[in-house]
Amino acid sequence: MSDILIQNVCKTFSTKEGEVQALKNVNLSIGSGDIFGIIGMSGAGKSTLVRCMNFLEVPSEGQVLIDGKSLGDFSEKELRKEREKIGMIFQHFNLLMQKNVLENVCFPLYIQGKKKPEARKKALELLEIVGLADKANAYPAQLSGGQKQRVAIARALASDPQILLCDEATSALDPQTTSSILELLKDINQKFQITIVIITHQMAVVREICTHVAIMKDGEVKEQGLVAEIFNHPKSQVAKELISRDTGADVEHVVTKPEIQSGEKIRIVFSENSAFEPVIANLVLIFHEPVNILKADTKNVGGVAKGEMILQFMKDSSNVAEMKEYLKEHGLEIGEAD
Ligand SMILES: Nc1ncnc2c1ncn2[C@@H]1O[C@H](COP(=O)(O)OP(=O)(O)OP(=O)(O)O)[C@@H](O)[C@H]1O
Repeated sequence: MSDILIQNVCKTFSTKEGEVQALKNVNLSIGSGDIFGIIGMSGAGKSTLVRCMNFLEVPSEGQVLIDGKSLGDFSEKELRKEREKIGMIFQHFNLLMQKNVLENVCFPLYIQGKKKPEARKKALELLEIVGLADKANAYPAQLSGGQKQRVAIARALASDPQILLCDEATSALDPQTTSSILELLKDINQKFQITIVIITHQMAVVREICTHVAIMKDGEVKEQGLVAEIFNHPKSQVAKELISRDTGADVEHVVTKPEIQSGEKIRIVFSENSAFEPVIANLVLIFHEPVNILKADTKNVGGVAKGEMILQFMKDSSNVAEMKEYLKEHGLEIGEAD
């Protein structure tokens, strides 16, 4: 397990058109064993920040500390050694297309000086973990996107990393495959106690898997904290925007109890202050629990919701009080339904 501390990190690129300030005084604290999401729109500085975490990009100012040691103090040789502790996976997998799956996973082990039999044994164990032992002799071109990412994950695990950096690792995948890769990352986090940093532009990914999140815009961290806290009480405009765009379509969520047996019914009234955001959809996404809409009579009047709805919660739900609270916090009046 390792922790990462980003202190006052700035990164400026010089281009023909002038200077680009990709990171502006970024401060982050990523705890050991966290699954930490970094989210923002294109150009927010996410990739630059994650590349600073293993010094593939050297910050123009500030420090990156892994387990309290500043990467800036390391020699090139020490840095190479330190990087073995930090695995990385990418959106487009970056596999060696001329090598089969087994050899792709063996590659970092050969670089470490492992002999072929030892490397192959370990690579096969890793392929077992990612559920691809039967594809050891296949070539990347013969695999689906999800399978390619599993190979990339096995390869990243080959050097027994303590940190795994994932740069848009599910952006090229469909919702169902995204969900299975996120499950695998969660398992890996728990099984190997690896700290995972996930760069994404999809709030659904953060919601599904991350414990903590930092929200970036224009090279700055606008908001950071516990995922549940930010989903329930977003403060920055960018957090509110990202949450309201989260329709749940990016990740297939498997609801364990799809059938709603009749539980408590409530009437909710969209009052003057209710913004017409998908409050009910977000409620279901956040609490991972279906609700029945028994009656809906609402209209969008210039961005303000008007009307009422009758909702029914699941029988024996333990979340009813919190769900009602969530609805009230979003400007809805709650009453009893007949
Ligand atoms: N090597 C570079 N040279 C010049 N400018 C760069 C370089 N790398 C990144 N930038 C600029 O820095 C800013 C942040 O880029 P970065 O790739 O970190 O953002 P991002 O949030 O990861 O975006 P995306 O989701 O599109 O990958 C952008 O304006 C980008 O053009």
